[in-house]
Amino acid sequence: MTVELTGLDGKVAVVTGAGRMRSIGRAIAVELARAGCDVVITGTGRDPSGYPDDEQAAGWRDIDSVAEEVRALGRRALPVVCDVSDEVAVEDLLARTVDELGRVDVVVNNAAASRGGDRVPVVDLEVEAWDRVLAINLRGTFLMTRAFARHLVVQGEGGSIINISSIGGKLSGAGTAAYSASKAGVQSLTSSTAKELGKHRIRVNAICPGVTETGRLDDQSSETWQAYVAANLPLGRVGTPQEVAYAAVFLASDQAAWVSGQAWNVDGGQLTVR
Ligand SMILES: NC(=O)c1ccc[n+]([C@@H]2O[C@H](COP(=O)([O-])OP(=O)(O)OC[C@H]3O[C@@H](n4cnc5c(N)ncnc54)[C@H](O)[C@@H]3O)[C@@H](O)[C@H]2O)c1
Ligand SMILES: O=C(O)C(=O)C[C@H](O)[C@H](O)CO
Repeated sequence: MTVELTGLDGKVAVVTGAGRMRSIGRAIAVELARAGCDVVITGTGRDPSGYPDDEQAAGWRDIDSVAEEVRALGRRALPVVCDVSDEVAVEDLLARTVDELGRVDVVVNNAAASRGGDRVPVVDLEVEAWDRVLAINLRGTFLMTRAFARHLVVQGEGGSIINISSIGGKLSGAGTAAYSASKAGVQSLTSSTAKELGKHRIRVNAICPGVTETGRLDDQSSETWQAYVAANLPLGRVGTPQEVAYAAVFLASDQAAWVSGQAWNVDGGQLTVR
C-alpha cells in the first residue's frame, strides 16, 4: 500500500527566506510546488538594521531562479521582497498574496539569521546582535503568524502554519544564546498558537532541523566537521534541505490533519527521547 499525501493541489503556500539556492526554504518551496501548491517565495534585499554583513542581500539573490523552478513544476510562483521583522512589509506580503494568488493555505516561517550572535559568549554579546537575531527569528515569526492567521480565520477553511525552529532551540549551546533563545521562543509561540487556532482547524507545528547541508555550513572546516558528525550524528551524516522539506510537506498535507502543536526533530537522530 502506498500512502499518498493529499490536500495540497491548488493550495497556496507562503515560504519566507527562500531566496537562496542551497537552502531549506528553497527546498520547501519546490517540494510544496511538486505536491500541487502555488508558492509565494520571499527573501530580503536589504538589512533594515544596517548590520554589517551580506546575509540579507544574499537572501534575495536566487529568488527568481527558485520561482522558475516552481513554475517549471506547473505551479504559479510569486517572488516578493519582504523583511519579516517589518510589520508593514508583512501586511503588504499578505495583501499581495491574496490579491495575486487569491487565498492562503500554508505558511512556512523559515526566514532566520544568526550572524552577530554566532560563537559569541553572553558576556561578549552586543545588544544590537541580540536584538537583530530575536527580531528576525522570533518577532518575524510572530508578525507572520499574526497577519496570516487572521486571514486564515476569516477565510474559514483551516490551514497549516509551519515554523522552522532548530534542535538548537532545545539544546542550547555555548556561544549560541541569541539564536537558541529565538528558536526556543519559536517553539513556545508554536504551542500557544496551536492551542488558540485549533478551533479554526488551523494547525501550527514546528520543525527542528539538526545540521543541514545549506550555504550556512560553507565555513565549517572539514576536520572539525567530521569530528562533530562522528560524535553527534547517529546516522553518520548531516541532513539535506530536501529531507527537511519532506517533513514540511507532510505537516502541510491532509495526512497530518491530527498533528498540531508539535516541535518535530528532523536531525539524523541527534536528539533522542528521554
Ligand atoms: N542549516 C542548518 O543546519 C539548520 C539547522 C537547524 C535549523 N535551521 C533553520 O532552517 C531555516 C533555513 O536555514 P538555512 O540553513 O536554509 O539558511 P539560510 O540562511 O539560507 O536561510 C535563511 C533565510 O532567511 C533570510 N532572512 C534573513 N533575514 C531575513 C528577514 N529579516 N526577512 C526575511 N528573510 C530573512 C536569509 O536571507 C536566508 O535566505 C532557518 O530558520 C534556520 O534557522 C537550519
Ligand atoms: O540551527 C542550526 O543552524 C543548527 O545547525 C542546529 C545545530 O545542530 C544545533 O544548534 C547544535 O546544538
